[in-house]
Amino acid sequence: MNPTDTPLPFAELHLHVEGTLEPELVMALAERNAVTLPYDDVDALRRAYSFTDLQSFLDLYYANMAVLRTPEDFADMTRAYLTRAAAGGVRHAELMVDPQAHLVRGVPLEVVLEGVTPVLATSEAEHGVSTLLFAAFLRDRPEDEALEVLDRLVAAGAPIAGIGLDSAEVGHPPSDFTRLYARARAEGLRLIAHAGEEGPASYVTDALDLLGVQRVDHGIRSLDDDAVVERLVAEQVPLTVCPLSNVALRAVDRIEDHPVLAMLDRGLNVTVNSDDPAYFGGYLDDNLAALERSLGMTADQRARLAANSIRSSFLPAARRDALLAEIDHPSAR
Ligand SMILES: Nc1ncnc2[nH]cnc12
Ligand SMILES: [Zn+2]
Repeated sequence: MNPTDTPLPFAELHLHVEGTLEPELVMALAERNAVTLPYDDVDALRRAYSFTDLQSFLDLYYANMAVLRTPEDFADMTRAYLTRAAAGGVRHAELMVDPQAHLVRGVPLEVVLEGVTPVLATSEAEHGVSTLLFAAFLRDRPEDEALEVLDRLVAAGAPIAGIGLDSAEVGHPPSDFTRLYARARAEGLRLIAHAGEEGPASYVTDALDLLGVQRVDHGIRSLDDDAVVERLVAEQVPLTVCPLSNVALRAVDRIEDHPVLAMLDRGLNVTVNSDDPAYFGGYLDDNLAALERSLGMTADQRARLAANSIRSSFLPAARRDALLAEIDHPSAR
């Protein structure tokens, strides 16, 4: 706790809004929309939340999206996340949405945006959480499709701050998406991408050099290559690390083995995030609690993580500085 004993402000920078779909909400939306799921009850669905790798999670994550049909469904999901995140100390959230995952099952872009954007627009007033929205593109689908969706988002005036790249990583390198990122850059959009979650350290370098990303989602496999680590330290590239996610998807064996605090102490610009909190056992505050309990995270490390999260956000300077001022710690200055 900082000396004033108020909770430190955190920004959540790696969050898939579809990954906030709690089992209870999945079942409620299935009933509301008359969608048949292969689970008798919430407990049966909850038992399916056990994964062996990224793909085993993605299979369930995409299957559960079948219950999202109307703007109200997307709004309910988004509001539930913001309510829970605010209770856990999140003051700013940069959320990803996966437009292609909805388009391929016949849900138009307008439905997604009509649901998500009004809830984000009122979030600061209602929850004290400012927000930015990113359209994340599925790297296991063709770049041409992503380009077409980006054009439609831009033409529709969708209120997106930037683009990301997610889904199955290995075998789908950043080099497959250079035209997409060039187009987004020309539109003045912010650029982020998942890299080095399951894929090699070279994907992190390629995301920086070929796509021009300003922030890397995950990036933990950078640790396999000292030269990459040295570069990330020198350039202070923000890495949005997700400890509970990495354990749930077996990128890291146990939370006690998670490298995030060692990365922080090595000078990397790391932040802590929940990724898909409904699926991986917790929200941002649960991730921090796990680091405290299992890795002995100190108050100093917590304050540095808070400051990194605010500084690595795409917040306008005035709010960024106001939030940093709440962190009474040398690293926040
Ligand atoms: N952790 C993750 N990695 C890649 N794609 C995702 N989509 C949702 N969560 C993801
Ligand atoms: Zn992610």
